[in-house]
Amino acid sequence: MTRPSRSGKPVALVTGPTSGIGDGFARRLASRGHDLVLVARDEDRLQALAAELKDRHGADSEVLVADLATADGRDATVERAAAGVDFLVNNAGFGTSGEFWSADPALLQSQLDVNVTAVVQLTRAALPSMVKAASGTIVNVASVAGLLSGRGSTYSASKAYVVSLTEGLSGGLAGTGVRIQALCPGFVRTEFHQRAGIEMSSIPSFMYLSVDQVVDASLADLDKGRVLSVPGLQYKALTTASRLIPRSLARRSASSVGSARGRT
Ligand SMILES: NC(=O)C1=CN([C@@H]2O[C@H](COP(=O)(O)OP(=O)(O)OC[C@H]3O[C@@H](n4cnc5c(N)ncnc54)[C@H](OP(=O)(O)O)[C@@H]3O)[C@@H](O)[C@H]2O)C=CC1
Ligand SMILES: N[C@@H](C=O)C(=O)O
Repeated sequence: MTRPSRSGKPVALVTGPTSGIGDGFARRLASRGHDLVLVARDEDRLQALAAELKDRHGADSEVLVADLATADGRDATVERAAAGVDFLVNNAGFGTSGEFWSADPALLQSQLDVNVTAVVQLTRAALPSMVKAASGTIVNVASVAGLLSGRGSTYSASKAYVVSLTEGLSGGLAGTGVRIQALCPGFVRTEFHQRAGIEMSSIPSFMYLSVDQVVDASLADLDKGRVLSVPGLQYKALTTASRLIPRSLARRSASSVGSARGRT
């Protein structure tokens, strides 16, 4: 056990629980007996979720209003993670639409700060007490976009960083009792694409995963000791096939499925 909450339950810190995949993780972990540290910008949604988790599961939540694109927001979250958590879900992240060469440089920088810098800093902050306790779990939410080249630019690159960081760290953590996973979903029905302004009408419905499918797969793969979790048979097939064919062909196929234009 690292640092339990006042109730004595294990604590899970989830970034970005106000919608989508993070919301799914927060609910599931509360139902499994965790108290929560909920980190995002939208205080009303954080408070509403905290109240619901208390009502439904008896879980206590610390609400931490923080913008992970800012040094202040990351510092406050790092401080809480360093104080000790049992389960860390680095989930907050976003994509953007448009082309790289016309995108606002400040927006691209904040994407790097949320999708990469926050993940590195929070993982670094949470690990010492986990290693000391010889227990703990970190799920870094990456994406199929981090495994297949050819879909956008900065977003895919940020997720490739998260995959590489996590796979690399898993070697160092072997034998410590700490589990780490790079979770790589394909398209998931959340607020992600609407927030990014990414046009999705050409994507067939069989390519979508639900939040529950993603959370189920992540937790099942953790139990199996899998460092890389790719939810859904369609994405398992896609990512396996992409490793077996020439990289140039994989790049062209990924571009045509995911529309490489119009997203950074
Ligand atoms: N949906 C998809 O198809 C896929 C998504 N992913 C990844 O899954 C993760 C979750 O995305 P998803 O649930 O789909 O998206 P949503 O847009 O539904 O949720 C994003 C969450 O991240 C939080 N967030 C965004 N920016 C910041 C910030 N600057 N500071 C703090 N919190 C922030 C939001 O909270 P708030 O606005 O309150 O701050 C929100 O809770 C992301 O890392 C995404 O890249 C990966 C593969 C596929
Ligand atoms: N699957 C999404 C995010 O990772 C996307 O690229 O549309």
